[in-house]
Amino acid sequence: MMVEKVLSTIKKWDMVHEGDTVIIGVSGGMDSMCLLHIFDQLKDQLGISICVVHVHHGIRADAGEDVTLVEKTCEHLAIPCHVSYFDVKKLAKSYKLSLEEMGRKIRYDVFEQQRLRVKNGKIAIGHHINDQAETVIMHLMRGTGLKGIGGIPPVRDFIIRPFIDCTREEIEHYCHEHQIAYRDDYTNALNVYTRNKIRHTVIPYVEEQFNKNFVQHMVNTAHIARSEDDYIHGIVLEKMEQVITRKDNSYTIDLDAFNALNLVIRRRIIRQVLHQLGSLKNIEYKHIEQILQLAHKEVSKKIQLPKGIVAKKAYSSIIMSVLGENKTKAFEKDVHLNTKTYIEALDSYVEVRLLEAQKDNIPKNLYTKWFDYDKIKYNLKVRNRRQGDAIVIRGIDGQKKLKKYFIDAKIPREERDKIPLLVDGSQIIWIIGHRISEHYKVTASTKKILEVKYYLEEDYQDA
Ligand SMILES: Nc1ncnc2c1ncn2[C@@H]1O[C@H](COP(=O)(O)OP(=O)(O)OP(=O)(O)O)[C@@H](O)[C@H]1O
Repeated sequence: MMVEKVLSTIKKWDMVHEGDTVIIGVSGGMDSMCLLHIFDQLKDQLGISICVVHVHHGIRADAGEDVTLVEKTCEHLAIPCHVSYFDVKKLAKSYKLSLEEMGRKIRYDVFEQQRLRVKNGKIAIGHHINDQAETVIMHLMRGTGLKGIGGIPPVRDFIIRPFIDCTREEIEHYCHEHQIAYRDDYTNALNVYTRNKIRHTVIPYVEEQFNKNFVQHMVNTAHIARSEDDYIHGIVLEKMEQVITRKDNSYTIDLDAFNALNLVIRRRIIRQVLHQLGSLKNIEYKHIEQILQLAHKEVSKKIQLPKGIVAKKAYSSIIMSVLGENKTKAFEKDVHLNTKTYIEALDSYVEVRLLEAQKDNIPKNLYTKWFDYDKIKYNLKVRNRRQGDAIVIRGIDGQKKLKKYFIDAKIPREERDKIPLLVDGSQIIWIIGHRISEHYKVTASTKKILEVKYYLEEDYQDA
């Protein structure tokens, strides 16, 4: 029953294709050990290969036993197993994140790195119906829009959740019936974390007192909310093109066109601009309402928002930008091949891959570029500007001072520290989002291509 159900979820959401490599995130707990066994059952039928990734967070004293169980099981099933070790406590401190957030960020990074190493990689995670309901309730408690009510998506980019239609009881029953060994994470039973309190207190209470189908109702609501959210998001992107002019990091909203839009779309446009200006972290409902109100205020009225974001009323527009007060400190980060690196100073990611040389298809995208790999002599880094930086723009001798480039490109002074530079030693390879160096360009004699992608903070908050 359970295997058929998972197979039907995989088909319904088009989760995998023949020839894919599914990387299964296995913690050693019941859900992911069950997921591993089910994928082992289905792999031939689906024509896929599977491998396992386990992350040791260095938190629980008995975490070594999780590693042993996962490794032993993989050995028995003849499935490749990769274990990574981290000191999450230490990292959480330096990134100023909670242990949970840090652990999640690390896990998804490790999964992603493994995905880049395999052919047609997908990442399978053991979230199920009950996790979905808990996530929706958590979002509701925090105050959320449709996106939060949409909960955990069954598929996001390369991440798949084949148990999203199965309940915890079904998984438990399957494990019992097939004598699947798993580790009980004792922290799951503690009523200290929000999620555990919802699991052990809120849900049973509502089920007993109000509606025994509460969990399923939450899941159905999430499903509807997610599809409506996707639909509205498409409209928002289309309307943004019509009402907004963007110059560097400044967004000018034309009020005549903007005010003619429905309030739902206006609110969403503001949210999207805030997202693009930095991050939605610390942005609350009241901030969005204040910006909407600004449309009716006198010229020059300003609103100061978190992260140095400023919204200002002009004659027939609202200008949203990030002001100089929010100065970006000097940052520098090593970038490694086939890895996605998080640049905390900019809440963004740089992903670097090595490709075989191709003559065509050079990407025409501001944030994805190709370079001649053999021209790179030192360690790749991403950093912001330093005094004396220069870039080769025209011909091999045509060095241009970065400062001069910024002036010519009319990039405001306060924006300059926020522009990431990809460098090879002291040489600039790419002013990200702007020019690339002539010296590193792909040519007819290029043998290996370095593909570099840059993107803004991703939403790791699914679950
Ligand atoms: N340490 C880890 N290493 C690898 N994958 C993990 C790890 N922790 C969680 N995952 C993956 O993320 C999914 C969700 O994690 P979460 O922390 O919500 O669940 P969990 O209670 O640890 O689940 P499980 O019962 O599978 O252990 C897991 O089902 C698993 O696929």
